[in-house]
Amino acid sequence: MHELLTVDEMSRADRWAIAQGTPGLTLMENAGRAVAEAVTARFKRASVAVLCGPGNNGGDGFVAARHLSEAGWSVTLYLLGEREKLTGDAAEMARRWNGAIHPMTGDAVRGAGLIIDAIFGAGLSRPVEGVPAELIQAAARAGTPVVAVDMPSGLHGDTGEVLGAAFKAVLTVTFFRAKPGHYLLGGRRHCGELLLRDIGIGEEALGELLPHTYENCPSLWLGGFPRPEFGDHKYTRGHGVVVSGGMSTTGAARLGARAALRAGAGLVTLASPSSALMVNASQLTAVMVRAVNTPDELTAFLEDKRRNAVLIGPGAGIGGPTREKVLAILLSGAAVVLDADALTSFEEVPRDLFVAIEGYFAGPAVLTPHEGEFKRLFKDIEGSKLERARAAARRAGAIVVLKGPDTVIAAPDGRAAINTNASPELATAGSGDVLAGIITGLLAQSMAPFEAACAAVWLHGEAGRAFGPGLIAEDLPEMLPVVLRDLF
Ligand SMILES: NC(=O)C1=CN([C@@H]2O[C@H](COP(=O)(O)OP(=O)(O)OC[C@H]3O[C@@H](n4cnc5c(N)ncnc54)[C@H](O)[C@@H]3O)[C@@H](O)[C@H]2O)[C@@H](O)CC1
Ligand SMILES: Nc1ncnc2c1ncn2[C@@H]1O[C@H](COP(=O)(O)OP(=O)(O)O)[C@@H](O)[C@H]1O
Ligand SMILES: [K+]
Repeated sequence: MHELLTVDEMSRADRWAIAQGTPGLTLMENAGRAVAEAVTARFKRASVAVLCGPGNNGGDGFVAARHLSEAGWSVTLYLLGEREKLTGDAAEMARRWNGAIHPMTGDAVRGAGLIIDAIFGAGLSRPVEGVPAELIQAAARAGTPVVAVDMPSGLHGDTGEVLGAAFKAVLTVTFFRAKPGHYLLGGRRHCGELLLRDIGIGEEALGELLPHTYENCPSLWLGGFPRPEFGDHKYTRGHGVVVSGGMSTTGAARLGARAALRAGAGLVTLASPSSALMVNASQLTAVMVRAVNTPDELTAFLEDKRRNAVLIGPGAGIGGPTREKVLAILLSGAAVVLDADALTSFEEVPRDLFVAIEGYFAGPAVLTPHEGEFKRLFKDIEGSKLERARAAARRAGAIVVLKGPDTVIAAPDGRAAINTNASPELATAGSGDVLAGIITGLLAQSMAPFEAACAAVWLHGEAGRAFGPGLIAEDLPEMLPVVLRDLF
């Protein structure tokens, strides 16, 4: 159930189901009934305003109104536009509604105890204005709970963008599969609880659509998740390397190193400038430290091919030396995670990085920018977060983890996952360093890079949730054992 469908893919799924013999009217009946059932299961009986739009989303509204009315609820139905203009299944569902159809005016929600928003769904095609926009404002002012059919009206299903204005729902009932817009930031803010309901579209539809966007769930990557086996020794579990910054900026690398070890790498070594060796050594136990100063020394250090995954960026410093170290790592053939300063160091010369990755780099690369770092590296890439991460992954020839409350993980082949389990407590200094470390630890164990990045983002989110309030970055690696135990 972790596939996400674009608006276009969803309408193809509808058409596919209809072509396979399930009438559109049945799909609509199932959709509207699912909404009514969700409402009666969750809310105390109240006077409901059902707001119906001119398309099939409105058709679902007519069905929900009928079922609620039959269940004894007091329902008042408002239609945007003229009844005569309704077509197809929506027109038929309007005929099956026995109650009055009121014209939708600005006071349609006054006095309502509950609002069912069936104005626009997948067919939203322009910014919401006029009466629907007034009703969105009125509902917010009055604090009336809103249940959205498929999508809160005003929210774009593909991007999570609010076009004009959008209802803030407490509950959104959507059908067959969720859409990216439900999970990207705007959607998360407007959908409330998201309920997924089967309306009679067969799973085989997915075989026709081949969707490549996912919600980041364990089912996406658990099959490839590394677990130690009888007979393993530390070297078979991989050797992660984390490049440390200078004396005053070593903490970030240590956080990453600790996380890589907790994620299961057999060994982790901090490659530290000599000047910071003492600081690092005095703070580390299971993580090892070696003096590595120049790009050449790093190249020599990585000649030992057991050192198979390298993280650089946290506390690395911005500029030429970091750039050269990145290029040295890429040349070594180890899997590489580029974070923070390693990304910013290429702000003026992003092509140098992409050419190196595309050109001579053989291993997998994962880039973990937050929005600021992303803009520095991919200045001209625009669009929704999903589109931007995808375009960047294609351009860089690397997995891109575009971080935030709605982290998107994208691969050059077009696959992308939206993460949904992160808690706001993760917004704390050093939390990104830990994430980069978890990815490194999984890559060291030879997990495939897209799956490793998805798994790491999910584990990071779970760790944040499991710890809860008061979280600081140091706590995150220490939560991994609990999270992993639950996962297995
Ligand atoms: N067979 C199907 O296609 C099914 C569709 N279903 C429902 O149908 C919905 C999609 O239906 P439609 O494709 O008819 O689209 P919608 O009903 O979401 O909206 C399209 C209508 O709204 C108008 N419109 C769009 N944006 C507007 C704006 N900003 N201001 C004013 N008018 C605007 C369009 O001109 C069009 O008349 C889904 O969200 C779902 O709720 C379900 O009934 C299940 C079956
Ligand atoms: N509001 C939020 N909700 C959930 N996760 C968040 C939020 N803000 C940030 N995060 C996550 O916290 C981490 C912060 O990383 P980053 O910005 O690199 O910080 P730092 O450099 O301090 O480690 C990322 O994984 C990001 O996805
Ligand atoms: K809606």
